[in-house]
Amino acid sequence: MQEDQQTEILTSYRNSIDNIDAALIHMLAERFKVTQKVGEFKAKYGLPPADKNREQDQIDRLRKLSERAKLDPDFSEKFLQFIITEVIRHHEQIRQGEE
Ligand SMILES: O=C(O)C(=O)C[C@]1(C(=O)O)C=C[C@@H](O)C=C1
Repeated sequence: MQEDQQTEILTSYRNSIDNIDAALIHMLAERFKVTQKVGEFKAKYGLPPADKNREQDQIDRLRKLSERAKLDPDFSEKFLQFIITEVIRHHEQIRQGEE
């Protein structure tokens, strides 16, 4: 394959990746808007920042979804845990701000 054809194909793949990354960022921003509301709600009513039972349900659900989607369930679990750790940090900050 000619070099300019290779470049064209790689660029088209990268354009798709850029669109997907943009969608991920927008979805994450929306998720954090909702968790901000959850953090304020929990602080207001004295609920603990973390809920391990809820997290386990989320992990179980996403692992099953991942298997069906042919995505590594371990990766999905790590990704979810990464996000939730940040959410809990925000919840704690909100709680401290309200004390
Ligand atoms: O559902 C909640 O209670 C939340 O605070 C949200 C969330 C999440 O980001 O999904 C974060 C922390 C909890 O441990 C569980 C779930």
